[in-house]
Amino acid sequence: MKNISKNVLTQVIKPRNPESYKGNYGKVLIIAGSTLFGGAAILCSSAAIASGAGLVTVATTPEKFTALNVKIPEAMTLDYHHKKELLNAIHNNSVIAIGPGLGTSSIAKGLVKTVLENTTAKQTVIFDASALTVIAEEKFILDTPSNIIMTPHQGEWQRLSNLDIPNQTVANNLQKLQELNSKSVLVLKKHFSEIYYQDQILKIAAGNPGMATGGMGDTLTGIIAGFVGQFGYSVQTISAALLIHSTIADKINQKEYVVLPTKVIDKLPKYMSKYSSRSSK
Ligand SMILES: NC(=O)C1=CN([C@@H]2O[C@H](COP(=O)(O)OP(=O)(O)OC[C@H]3O[C@@H](n4cnc5c(N)ncnc54)[C@H](OP(=O)(O)O)[C@@H]3O)[C@@H](O)[C@H]2O)[C@@H](O)CC1
Ligand SMILES: Nc1ncnc2c1ncn2[C@@H]1O[C@H](COP(=O)(O)OP(=O)(O)O)[C@@H](O)[C@H]1O
Ligand SMILES: [Mg+2]
Repeated sequence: MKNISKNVLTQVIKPRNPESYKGNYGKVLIIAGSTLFGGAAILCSSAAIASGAGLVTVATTPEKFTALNVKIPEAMTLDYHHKKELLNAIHNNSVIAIGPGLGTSSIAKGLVKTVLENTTAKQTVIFDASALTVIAEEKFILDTPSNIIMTPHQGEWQRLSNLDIPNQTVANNLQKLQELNSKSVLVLKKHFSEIYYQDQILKIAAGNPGMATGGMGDTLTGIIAGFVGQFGYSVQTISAALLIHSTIADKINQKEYVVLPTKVIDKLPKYMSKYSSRSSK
């Protein structure tokens, strides 16, 4: 297993082309939130926007529209109960993140199924949180033509892989990933998270226990979505997303005992500017 080098940040985060516009930086659809978990949708979409996604749409339950619009006026909202509008949005976005705060209701199950059945090879889908629980519970097959990124914590990976945590070894994880979908990327979140992709296994040597607070993973999903939207789907892009999330969290943790996800999000534009100015252009 190789440690992800800090150089990946300057390799991935490039200065923007002056002639560009928002359409060049990724259209991201975030299918997230439910009555009990509105905050997850807010954190995930704020993180996608703060990490530079060109356009972000949040498909959620309408009771959360006001909170979302007040907290993140940059994001558009859409009612995920309206299948036709949702299908349109799935069609029109290059990156789709599904799961944060979605819950495991029959509506959530239908949403995961709709995404699995309607994405194409040109798109990237990030399955996180409740979407992973639904996939495990419903035994959904991951045979979509899109690029797939799965971001489970160890409890979610246990549900998906049937590996209890002591048995989540590199060899076992690789084998289970092959069985689930041999072309997808697995981000296994823990202290020093791991990335599995075909024969590549990477580890992030950053992050701290101050990050063990609700919403930190929802935030990472938004950053991965924003990064893939701008910098393209690759293990390098995903590594950079993980590294910036944990690097900012480590900086905050030098002075603050608990690392609030909202604080990580607030610092994203500044850190991206710092790394882009060091990039070779
Ligand atoms: N503000 C909001 O709106 C927030 C909304 N959120 C949303 O809540 C939904 C549920 O997500 P979830 O991750 O909180 O709970 P769940 O799916 O029950 O999994 C936990 C189970 O796995 C186990 N476990 C083992 N290892 C673990 C590990 N490393 N990290 C975590 N758990 C670990 C754990 O064991 P235990 O803690 O009981 O020992 C338990 O049995 C989801 O949609 C999410 O997005 C949250 O993001 C919070 C902020
Ligand atoms: N002790 C720790 N050391 C390093 N990183 C941690 C630690 N605890 C949590 N994290 C990170 O915080 C995030 C937690 O994700 P997750 O459990 O999905 O949170 P949530 O679903 O509440 O948003 C992951 O990126 C994980 O790697
Ligand atoms: Mg999570």
